[in-house]
Amino acid sequence: MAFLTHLPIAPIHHHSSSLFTRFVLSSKPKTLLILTALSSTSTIKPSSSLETLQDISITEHPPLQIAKEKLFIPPETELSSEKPPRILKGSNIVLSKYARDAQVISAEFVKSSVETEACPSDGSPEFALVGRSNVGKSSLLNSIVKRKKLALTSKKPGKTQCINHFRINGSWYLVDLPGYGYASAPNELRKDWNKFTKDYFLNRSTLVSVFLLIDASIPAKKIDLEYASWLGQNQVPMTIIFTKCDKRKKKKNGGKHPEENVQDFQDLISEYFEAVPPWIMTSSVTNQGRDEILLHMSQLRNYWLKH
Ligand SMILES: Nc1nc2c(ncn2[C@@H]2O[C@H](COP(=O)(O)OP(=O)(O)OP(=O)(O)O)[C@@H](O)[C@H]2O)c(=O)[nH]1
Ligand SMILES: [Mg+2]
Repeated sequence: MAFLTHLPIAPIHHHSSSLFTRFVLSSKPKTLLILTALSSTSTIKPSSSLETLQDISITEHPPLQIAKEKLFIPPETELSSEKPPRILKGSNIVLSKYARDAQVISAEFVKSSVETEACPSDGSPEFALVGRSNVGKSSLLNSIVKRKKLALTSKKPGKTQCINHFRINGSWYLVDLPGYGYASAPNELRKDWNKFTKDYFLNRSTLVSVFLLIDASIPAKKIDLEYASWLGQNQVPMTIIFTKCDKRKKKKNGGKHPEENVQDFQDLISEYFEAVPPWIMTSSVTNQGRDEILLHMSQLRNYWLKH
């Protein structure tokens, strides 16, 4: 945990939505229980709760086998002993009865704010995209809303000091935050970034979940582990979005496939969390994970609205 020592320690904040993902530092022993019931051919049939989304495969080829303890089970969701759980493809997320209204019908830029107090105050739930510069935040946002240039990709990394709100379907927000870890940003700027975004994470009461983007085409970076741990320590609900999963070529510097990097990252952070955070593998090139993110957001949002 030595790498955490230089991070500012903020007071523990209790999010209204922290029921969802109460991450506490822990060193729980791990046991392996593989869900063998998942077959490589099973798919989720379209149902009222999935609306118009087409069949969503719940397994991978080869089947993605996830230990039961490593699944993200939304509240009010019971795992049945007879039926295998419905798991979103390329993720550890179990579908709940709250998964609905997952289509994007409209998306518009609303405003850029320089502090939490200046953010929209209509009380709509929101999801914030955060991650290292170049991890693919803007590309993912554009992929989610199916618009090529809604999120600005031209802004200089490390320079933006803004919280950018995009209104989806007139009822919830996607929030683009400045990237962290920009190597050539001056120290002062990096400190500001910490103050600025961390205040937002801790004090934004309508923040349903932070979406922490991690580049799955490269090995885990120290700064990403630091942020995952910081969010966990402060009980900020977090979803891990692995990006660039289409990049399959092993790099000559000991590179690994996205699946291996995804596994490594989880192993690295697992000791810091009592409950496993939800994660999804994505690509803005192939749109892998797009529908799954939207379903995950919808079930978090609909649960949040009810409580
Ligand atoms: N292969 C591949 N490339 C991607 C993917 N997502 C983003 N990229 C590329 O990665 C680069 C950075 O993407 P951006 O979306 O601008 O990243 P960002 O996180 O918004 O970066 P900053 O704005 O600098 O913080 C671009 O060249 C993208 O084309 C992906 O899923 N697969
Ligand atoms: Mg960007």
